[in-house]
Amino acid sequence: MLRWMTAGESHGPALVAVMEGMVAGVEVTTADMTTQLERRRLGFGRSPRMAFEVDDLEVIGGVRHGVTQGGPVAVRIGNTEWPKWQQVMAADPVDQEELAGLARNAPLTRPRPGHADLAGMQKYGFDEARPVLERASARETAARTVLGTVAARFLEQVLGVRVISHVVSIGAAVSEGHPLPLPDDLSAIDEHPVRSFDAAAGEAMMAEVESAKQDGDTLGGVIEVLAYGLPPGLGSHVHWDRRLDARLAGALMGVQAMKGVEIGDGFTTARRRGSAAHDEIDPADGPTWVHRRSNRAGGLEGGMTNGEPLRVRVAMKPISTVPRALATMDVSTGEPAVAIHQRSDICAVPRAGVVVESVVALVLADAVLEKFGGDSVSETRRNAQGYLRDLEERR
Ligand SMILES: Cc1cc2nc3c(=O)[nH]c(=O)nc-3n(C[C@H](O)[C@H](O)[C@H](O)COP(=O)(O)O)c2cc1C
Ligand SMILES: C=C(O[C@@H]1CC(C(=O)O)=C[C@@H](OP(=O)(O)O)[C@H]1O)C(=O)O
Repeated sequence: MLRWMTAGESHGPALVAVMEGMVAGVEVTTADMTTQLERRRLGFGRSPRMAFEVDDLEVIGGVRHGVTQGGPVAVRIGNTEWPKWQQVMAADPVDQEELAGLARNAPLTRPRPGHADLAGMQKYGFDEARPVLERASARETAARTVLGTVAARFLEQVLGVRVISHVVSIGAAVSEGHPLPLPDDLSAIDEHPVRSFDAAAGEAMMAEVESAKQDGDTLGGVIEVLAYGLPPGLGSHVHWDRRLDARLAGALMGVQAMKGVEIGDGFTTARRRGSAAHDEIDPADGPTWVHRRSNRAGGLEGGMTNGEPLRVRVAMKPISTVPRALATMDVSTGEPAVAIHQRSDICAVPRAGVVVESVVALVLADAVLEKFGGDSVSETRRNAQGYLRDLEERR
């Protein structure tokens, strides 16, 4: 079983992340991890913070000379913002008089609708939002992105699986379809400011972000994650918590601001007749295992992969720190007020794509380990190859 955990606050000294259960022999370097962190920082519509903060990555366990060792993989990502926040975020008590004089420490008593502020204050008994927003912040996704890099390298090295994502929509601008078959060169998606492979739709998405910015507003959108090269049979139909669709949906909804998950044609399929909803099986098709004439199911049936590319979409709500601030109450007075607003992302959909890719890679790596086991990449690969040979023979 693969387990992963993160800790740390947005303006604390660092984030830490630990992944337990990864086999030995995965080739992964800090450069691979840093590349993913850089992809996560890019993207149209981000907060000014992205321009000056650096992800200061250090691998502190589980990887030696660019290869995993079988022990927990542990990383630390230093927040380069920390020096400015040392007193506000110090672990030990600090001089209260000095603290009171810091503008940065002004109590955040006007919770933002849509953020974790108010519910977190009510739940934990805080009288301001700082302790809530520090941990709710999607700064944390940097940590999951690094762990997801290890998972993605594992999937690639064991089965040749590739996990990619692209932006389907931002606001009202929509790109239809998806890159099937997998394009050889993914740099077109990566280099696009909104990570769209559809140039015209990409332009319209950028215009949406510009327009929201002009209006003092924010935007959400939809991202699609695709995984190519998955064999049939990952996950299981036998119990609710072993269903791969349930595990993917849970992990994706665990990313800040994600409010909907759709597997394959999901909601569209609900409006179709059965004869036009399912993917017919074609005995003549496919080099390795039996394939389908379509992929409306998004590569999942009965909670298991069916050998077609995995296709899952996730809906991200608009950023809740709206510049044209929303109505709230000041919890220190009980009076109506406008919500706190400092700097913020206008739209984080493009970069959230990198986060959701990582989350999908983690869930898929867990499912691969569950099916094929092993303690090293070569052992897991050998087990997987035996299964694939068997599938081919049974055709
Ligand atoms: C990559 C990414 C960046 C985000 N940036 C911001 C931001 O700058 N400002 C903000 O208010 N929310 C931002 N969010 C969303 C909040 O973290 C999220 O809405 C909040 O934690 C409440 O959780 P919920 O939306 O899941 O209910 C971001 C989310 C992601 C995934
Ligand atoms: C720091 C990151 O994202 C942050 C996520 C976030 C939120 O509320 O989720 C709010 C913003 O933080 P701040 O208010 O300090 O500018 C984002 O910049 C990051 O992704 O590295």
